[in-house]
Amino acid sequence: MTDTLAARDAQPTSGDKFRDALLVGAAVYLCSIFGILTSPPGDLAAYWPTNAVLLGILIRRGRPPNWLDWISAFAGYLVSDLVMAHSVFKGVLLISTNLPGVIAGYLIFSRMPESYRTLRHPRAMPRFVLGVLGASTAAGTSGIFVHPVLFGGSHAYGFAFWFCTELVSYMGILPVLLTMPDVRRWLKDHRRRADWPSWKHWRLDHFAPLLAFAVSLGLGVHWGGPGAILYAVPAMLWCALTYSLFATAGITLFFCMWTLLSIATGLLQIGASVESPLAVMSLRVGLSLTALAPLTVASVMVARNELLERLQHAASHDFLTHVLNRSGFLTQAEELLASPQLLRRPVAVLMMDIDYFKKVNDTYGHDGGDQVLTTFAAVAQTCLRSGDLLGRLGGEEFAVLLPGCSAPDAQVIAQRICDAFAAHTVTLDDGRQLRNTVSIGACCAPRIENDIAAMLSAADAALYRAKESGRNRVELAS
Ligand SMILES: Nc1nc2c(ncn2[C@@H]2O[C@H](COP(=O)(O)OP(=O)(O)OP(=O)(O)O)[C@@H](O)[C@H]2O)c(=O)[nH]1
Repeated sequence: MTDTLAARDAQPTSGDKFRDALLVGAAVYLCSIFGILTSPPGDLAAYWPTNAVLLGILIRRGRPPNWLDWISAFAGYLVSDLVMAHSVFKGVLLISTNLPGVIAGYLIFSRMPESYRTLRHPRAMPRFVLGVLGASTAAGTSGIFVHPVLFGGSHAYGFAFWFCTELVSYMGILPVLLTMPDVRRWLKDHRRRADWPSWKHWRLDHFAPLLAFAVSLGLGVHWGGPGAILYAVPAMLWCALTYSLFATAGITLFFCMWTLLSIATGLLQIGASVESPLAVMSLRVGLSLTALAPLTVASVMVARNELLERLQHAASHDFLTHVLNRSGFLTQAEELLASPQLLRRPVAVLMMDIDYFKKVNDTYGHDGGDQVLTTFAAVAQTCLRSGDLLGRLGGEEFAVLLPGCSAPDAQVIAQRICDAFAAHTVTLDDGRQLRNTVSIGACCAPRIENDIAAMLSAADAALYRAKESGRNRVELAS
């Protein structure tokens, strides 16, 4: 996929733009207040989330930021500084180190293909790291000039300090924002309450990786020492193998914030002073690199699972009509017939064969025949309920499994398909139009006779009678 953020722009109204800009300002303000409040006295923030959150919002929004967004972000930074009793001069200088990283990060990430940007590609993580390094380098470059003015020290230290601070915050926060599910789309897809994921399917062992993570953080606090920082790594890798990419990103972010803040507040005693600038930078870089491990595992897992899903779909579906193929139909039919929901309920099977299909091929060519097959599958699908199975068994022969369907109902549905297809005009690519008919054999059995092969064979015998009796008709198995 090569879509860019600009290509996804959906013409927002000026009201939308104003509201979005306000949200940007509010997010910047709240994150900055959090950063300032969690700062050690007289020092810069132990964890500064604002720039990464701002960058994540701009990337996720799907349209390029405008001047209103930048003004609102600027105001958010400045007001939080003033509220926290910083001078305007200091506030403006700090903003001039915050914004360059965000701008550089936006320019890099907005040019990435969607699968890379959302970390769903097997090679997404190296590009993500490059993007984060680019944004952190831009912040570090501003630090070269601003840090000596505000806090003294050398230009090189200014670069290193701002680079490391931004690195750990981008590495922790950006993956959460980039992989966060689209809430509006999720709600749209799950409108009906019945479609919502059920907690009933959750077992205790689903929580085991999370529990292991919490226990390892607790052990770190209890025992302390330099190694305590890494206690949670195996549990995070377990989480990455078990949970979604978004959940893993959240856990990794929590790990980074927890470690930085618990060391800064003295809760986590690692047995070494982390007060010297070199130690602080070393900790931040170390945490950023540690976060990469679970994120990479989770990203590769997502790409692998999506590939497996695509392969499974290709193996069980017909490439031409996109309905189930023979093996997909038989497998799913057997599973359905064995399911407890169908216990003592009737089941019907339809065998359907397009009439005089050889003539269609002879008259309109193989491509014309293919279009008739595709049209028939689409028409038949519109006559079925969501729980019914439609499959192409081969050539111009299709089958349907109707769970919970009695013989009279099966006949009604089969007749509906027959009539709908006969009434449908197929328009070929070259503009020629044709009409076809289908013959259908139906077989209905109580659930106790759950042999799909036997039911297909009975429906096939009825189909043969439908063909013999003149075609374009439905026959019930005797
Ligand atoms: N276009 C196209 N034709 C196919 C495909 N698979 C099988 N066929 C053709 O479907 C035709 C089936 O013809 P027959 O089995 O003789 O049956 P019919 O002409 O439909 O006659 P009745 O079933 O007796 O009404 C053959 O000509 C096959 O080559 C396909 O994927 N695409």
